[in-house]
Amino acid sequence: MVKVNVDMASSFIRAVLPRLACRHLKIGNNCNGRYLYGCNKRWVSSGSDLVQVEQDDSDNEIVVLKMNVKPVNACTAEFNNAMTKLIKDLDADEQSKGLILTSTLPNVFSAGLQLTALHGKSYDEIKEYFSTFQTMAHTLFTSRLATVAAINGHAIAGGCVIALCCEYRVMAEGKFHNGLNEVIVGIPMPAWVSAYTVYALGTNTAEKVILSGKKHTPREALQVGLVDQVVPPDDLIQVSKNILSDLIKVGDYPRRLSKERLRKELLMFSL
Ligand SMILES: CC/C=C\CCC/C=C/C(=O)SCCNC(=O)CCNC(=O)[C@H](O)C(C)(C)COP(=O)(O)OP(=O)(O)OC[C@H]1O[C@@H](n2cnc3c(N)ncnc32)[C@H](O)[C@@H]1OP(=O)(O)O
Repeated sequence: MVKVNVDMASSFIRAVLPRLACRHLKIGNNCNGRYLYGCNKRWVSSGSDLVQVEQDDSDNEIVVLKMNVKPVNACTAEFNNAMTKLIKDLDADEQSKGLILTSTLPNVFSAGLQLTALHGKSYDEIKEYFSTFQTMAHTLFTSRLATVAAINGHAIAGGCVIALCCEYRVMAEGKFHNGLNEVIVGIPMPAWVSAYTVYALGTNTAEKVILSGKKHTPREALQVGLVDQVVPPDDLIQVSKNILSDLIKVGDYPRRLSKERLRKELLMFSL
């Protein structure tokens, strides 16, 4: 593989990227296979390939993040930290306006917490692991960017939470499930997750969804408000892009401040 240092990559991408809409670039060995994309003055990188970054337009306004933790996008600590870093970097990049969150996997958006990370671990280790997930969710929930979850498969427990952190949720039709099954797997629902769910669904429906632990088909998820729209799988990304384009048409500053105010009450549940 050709060796490319970050400066060389920077010049190359700045020169070429505007003509390469909707492609991601994998940089050579000395960048550890990270996905980078240039935003004129800033670099946004997940620091790993657990999240793939695609720039979607020549203005660098829309970014598509693809969760890529095989086989089911279980949220490992490394993944949670990579996502947190990416969203913070995008938040700090004035050119970025919107974010679509989806998965590289054909049938799974995310299976939620990495259950295997909880076995045989000490209290402190589990606490530390949980906090990486909460920080990631909090960073996404409070991001200044407009956010759309393009749910292309199962979204279970923490996977459903990730989607709930976004402003708008589109789900593909299919034999997938979407739900908060924490009570079924034996995890009492944390107050902050309940608060995010109440924010998205309203108190009464949130209570039903959380206490039943039910996994919903896409149509059922639409009925209870876990998703805003259900579309054929082939339309998922384009529909998400159209929604995001509408969301970012609104003046950036009023939108940003209003989102912050709307979600501010929930900040009391932050770390
Ligand atoms: C204070 C607490 C802080 C935060 C809490 C926030 C609340 C969040 C809680 C949680 O997220 S708890 C996690 C609950 N998740 C689940 O119950 C999902 C379980 N998985 C499934 O239902 C299915 O795997 C699926 C996602 C529907 C996909 O089904 P599919 O048939 O495609 O795959 P398969 O089941 O064969 O699994 C493949 C492979 O992946 C392993 N796997 C699945 N889920 C997880 C997981 N969550 N963590 C780790 N590993 C997982 C599964 O065991 C298989 O492994 P194998 O190939 O080695 O057998």
